[in-house]
Amino acid sequence: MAEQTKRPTKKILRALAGEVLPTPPIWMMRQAGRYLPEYRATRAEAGDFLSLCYNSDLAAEVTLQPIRRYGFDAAILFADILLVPQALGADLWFVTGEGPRLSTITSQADFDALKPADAIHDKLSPIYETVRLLTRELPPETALIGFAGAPWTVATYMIAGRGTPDQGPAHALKDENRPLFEALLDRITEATIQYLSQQIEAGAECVKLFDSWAGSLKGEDFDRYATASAKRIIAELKSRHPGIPVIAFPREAGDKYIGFHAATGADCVALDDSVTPEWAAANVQKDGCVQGNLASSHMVTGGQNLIDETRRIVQAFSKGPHIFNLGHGITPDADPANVQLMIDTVRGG
Ligand SMILES: Cc1c2[nH]c(c1CCC(=O)O)Cc1[nH]c(c(CCC(=O)O)c1C)Cc1[nH]c(c(CCC(=O)O)c1C)Cc1[nH]c(c(C)c1CCC(=O)O)C2
Repeated sequence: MAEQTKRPTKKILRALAGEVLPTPPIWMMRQAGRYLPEYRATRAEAGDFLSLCYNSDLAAEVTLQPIRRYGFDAAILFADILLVPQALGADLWFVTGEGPRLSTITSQADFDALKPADAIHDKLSPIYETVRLLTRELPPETALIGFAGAPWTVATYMIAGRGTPDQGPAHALKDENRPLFEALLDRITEATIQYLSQQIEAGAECVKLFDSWAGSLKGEDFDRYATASAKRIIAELKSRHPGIPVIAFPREAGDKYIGFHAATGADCVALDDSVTPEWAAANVQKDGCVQGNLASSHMVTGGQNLIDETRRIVQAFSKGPHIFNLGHGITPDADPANVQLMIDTVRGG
C-alpha cells in the first residue's frame, strides 16, 4: 500500500519516473507568451515583462492561460532565468524588440559587488508566491514545473550584459581569468540551488534547468561547466527533496547528449531539434526519459508537415519514456491554431 501511494498519478510525473505511456504527455516551452492574445492583454495590464514576473497574481494568471486554452499536461511557472542575476544585484531591463540588458561582470570589483547567494530571497519571494497560488489553482491532473537557468547560460548574460550570438564575452573571460569566471559560476550555482529549493518547498513538482547555450561549450569545457554544474545542482536538490524529478536541457549538446542522464543524475534530458528523434531514441532515451523535440517553426507554418513530424517524433520515442515538447520555445509569430493541431496529433494519432 505504501508503495502505491508513492507512485505518481499525473502523466508527466509518471513519464519522469520511467513509465512508457500509450500517449506521451505534452507541454510546450514558452507556452505562456506573446503568441497568445490573452498573454499580451495581461502583460499590458502589468505594464511590462518584469512587472508581470514579479506580480504573483498576474504571473499565475498567465501560467494558467495555456492550460485553460489547451489542457497541457504541465504548467511551467511564469518567470525568467535572468531574475537570479537581478536578485544577486545585477541591473536588469528589457529593450522591446531586442531582449534583455544587464550590468556586466568583467572584473573582480564587479564580482565583489554581487550579493551572497542566500540574499536572493527578498527579491524572489513573489516568485515563490506565484508557485503557491498555482498549487491551489491548477487542475488536479496538471503538474507544476519550476525552473532556473543553468549556471553557464546565466553567466553568459551576466558577463556580456545581453544575449550574444556566440557567447564570445563569456568565453573570453573563461580563457583570460578562469578563477573569476569559476567564482561567478559558483555563485550562480549556489543561488540556483537555493532558488529551485524554494520553488519546490512552495509546491513545484518537478524542476527544469535551462542550459540554452550549452552547445557553445566544447570538449572539457562542456564537462566542467555544463555537466558538472548540472550534476552539483541535481545532487543537492535530490538530497534536500528526494523524489522531485529534474529535467536538464543542455541545448545543442549534440553528441554530448549521450550519457547526460548518468553524468548529471537528471531524470529527463530535453532535446533540441538539431538531433533526429531516431538518433536520440537509440542513443539518449536508452538511459531514461527524454523530452522533445519538434522544431518550433512548425508552430508558424502548420499544415501536413506539422502532422507528419509530430507523428514521426511520437513514433520514434514510443518504446521508452517520453514527454512531447518543442525543441525550443514557441515564437511570437506562431499561430495558436497550430498548437492545437500539434496537441490533437499527439493525443489523437
Ligand atoms: C535564455 C532564456 C531567457 N529566459 C528563458 C531562457 C531559457 C530558454 C530559452 O533558451 O529560451 C526561460 C524562460 N523565459 C520565460 C519562461 C516562462 C515559462 C514558459 O512559458 O516557458 C521561461 C522558462 C518567459 C519569457 N521570457 C521572455 C519573454 C518575452 C517577454 C515579453 O513578453 O516581451 C517571455 C514570455 C524574455 C526573454 N527572456 C530571455 C530572453 C533572451 C528574452 C528575450 C527574447 C524574447 O523576447 O523572446 C532569457
